Amino acid sequence: MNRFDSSDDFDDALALANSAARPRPAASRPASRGTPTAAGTPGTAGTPGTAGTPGTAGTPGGERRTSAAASGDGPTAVSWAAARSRARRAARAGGALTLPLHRALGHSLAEPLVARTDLPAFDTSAMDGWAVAGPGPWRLVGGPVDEGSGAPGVLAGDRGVTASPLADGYAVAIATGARVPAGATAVLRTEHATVDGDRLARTGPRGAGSSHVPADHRTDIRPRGQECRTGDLLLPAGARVTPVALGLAAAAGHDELNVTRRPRVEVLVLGAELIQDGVPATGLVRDALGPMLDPWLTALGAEVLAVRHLGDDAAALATAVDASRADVLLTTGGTAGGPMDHVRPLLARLGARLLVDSVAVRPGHPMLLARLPSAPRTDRAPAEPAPADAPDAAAPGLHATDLDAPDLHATGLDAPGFDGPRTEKPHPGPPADNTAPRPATPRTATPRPDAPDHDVPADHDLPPVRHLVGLPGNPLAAVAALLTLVEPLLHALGDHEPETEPPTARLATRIEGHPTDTRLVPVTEREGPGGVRPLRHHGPAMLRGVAAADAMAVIPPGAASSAGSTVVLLRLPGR
Ligand SMILES: Nc1nc2c(c(=O)[nH]1)N[C@H]1C(S)=C(S)[C@@H](COP(=O)(O)OP(=O)(O)OC[C@H]3O[C@@H](n4cnc5c(N)ncnc54)[C@H](O)[C@@H]3O)O[C@H]1N2
Ligand code: MOO
Repeated sequence: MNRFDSSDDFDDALALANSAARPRPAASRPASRGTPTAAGTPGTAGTPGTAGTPGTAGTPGGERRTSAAASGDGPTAVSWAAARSRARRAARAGGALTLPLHRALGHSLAEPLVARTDLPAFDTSAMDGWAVAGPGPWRLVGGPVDEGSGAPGVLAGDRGVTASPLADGYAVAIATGARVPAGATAVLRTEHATVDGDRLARTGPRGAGSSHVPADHRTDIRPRGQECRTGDLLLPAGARVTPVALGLAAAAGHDELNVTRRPRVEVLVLGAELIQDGVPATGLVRDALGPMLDPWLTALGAEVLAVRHLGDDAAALATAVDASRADVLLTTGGTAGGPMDHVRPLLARLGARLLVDSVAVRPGHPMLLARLPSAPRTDRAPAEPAPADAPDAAAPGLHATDLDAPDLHATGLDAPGFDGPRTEKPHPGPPADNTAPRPATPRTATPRPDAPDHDVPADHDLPPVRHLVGLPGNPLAAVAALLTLVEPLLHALGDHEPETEPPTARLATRIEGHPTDTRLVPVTEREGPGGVRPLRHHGPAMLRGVAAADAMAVIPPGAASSAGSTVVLLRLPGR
């Protein structure tokens, strides 16, 4: 039977065949197919600690040359694990700031979250019913009780009634959440008692005998400090501020949180064929990455400054990169070696350092990570190389070449209000057929409207270290680059705790390996027992498979991963 039963399988087959045909130095192949040990931690395919100087400086451990590189004119791929590790180590978190709770979502905690109160702060009734003292039956106190409605004597929030201690043999009606009066020994649920005049007696639920009614000491009382005591550590520094964390912080008495500044990201969407609305006519393609990246980056804890559409205009790209105040620039498309692939030539002109220059992963292998010179000038000399993995090379303000760099303000590109290229002409609309001329390049910018929420509002501040991640244009390849380079980089910049144990799953069916590269394959656990299964429509240009996926499975290079074997999963936002 033909193994390739769909067009995306065919794409894969083609990719496998093409790469198999490429000459690769045998010694550079991964020695084994070990499972990567952790997100951002290298598996067997590369050792970042020994990876040496990236970029043009050689082919150290964890790298292999592609066929083009072997001939001296192409990039040098690093293993997938080494690429993730480099991205994680390329940057350090920015400063901390204090934000009101409603603005802290998505940040990481710059300091541990510590309880400012006991929780609960007082002995609390866990049920609606009666606070009772000693064994029953009891005499009701605390004002007249409406037998019919069971109106409580002590409501949540009441402070007065509870001042007087409850003597043995007495009971007072109480609401869930109310402070239990001193002297009370238990709370009796409404449904476990009957009232006769001012007398309260225990009964069993649904007619059961009273012996079945739990009325032991402290029953249905949440004691003060049950959850935490003042000063207890609730969440460590580095924990993500999730909606639940906000709730916990509020419960524990916080009005604001000390958090790490979110990395600012700007997206530059490249490609003259892209349109931003409607159904594309022949030859045109609807931009799938702008709408996907903005929320994905936000989910990764970034602040998205703008998504700009630059067409295939090299000058517009250079200007946008020069002018950007983002910590991280993302480009989409233009990473391969085609005539309109402007990203690498621009980086070379800028003197940027390629920390990762293509990755041994399918899809997505042309992806790249570069550190930009701090002074955004296209005419400056190339920066001094420095080890990518040296921690101080990544520390804001500590990079020697950054400190020596000429000031941005000399370039004239930082004029107040400059926000990059904008649409110069209205889009003429799609041509009627594929013989019609190409439309003028649509060049638009969509700055985010939430400027007041920016962590650092000053427009004139250029981050001391800026990175650029080049995402391949094929949409699933761009997803692979997000998971491989963008996620670790943003987590480092945002100071998010690294995941120590990545999730794993068993494969319900066998998945072919790529001879030399890691594969990232959309999988689901919802299509049958026995573990996760690969989804169809997983070709590099397709989002259909990954949109239905629970995760991307990491398939190590080499022989197929058999059914029953364990694979690492990469989470997808919203799943
Ligand atoms: N001679 C070679 N050609 C290519 C190679 C190679 O090794 N040698 N690699 C292929 C691989 S793999 C990929 S991935 C792509 C990467 O290409 P680019 O990053 O330069 O991207 P483009 O050429 O601009 O676009 C590729 C493809 O993706 C579509 N695209 C681009 N942007 C978007 C978007 N925002 N939304 C939807 N679709 C988008 C674009 O129309 C193209 O179809 O290079 C291969 N070529
Ligand atoms: O196939 Mo390319 O690997 O990135 O789409």
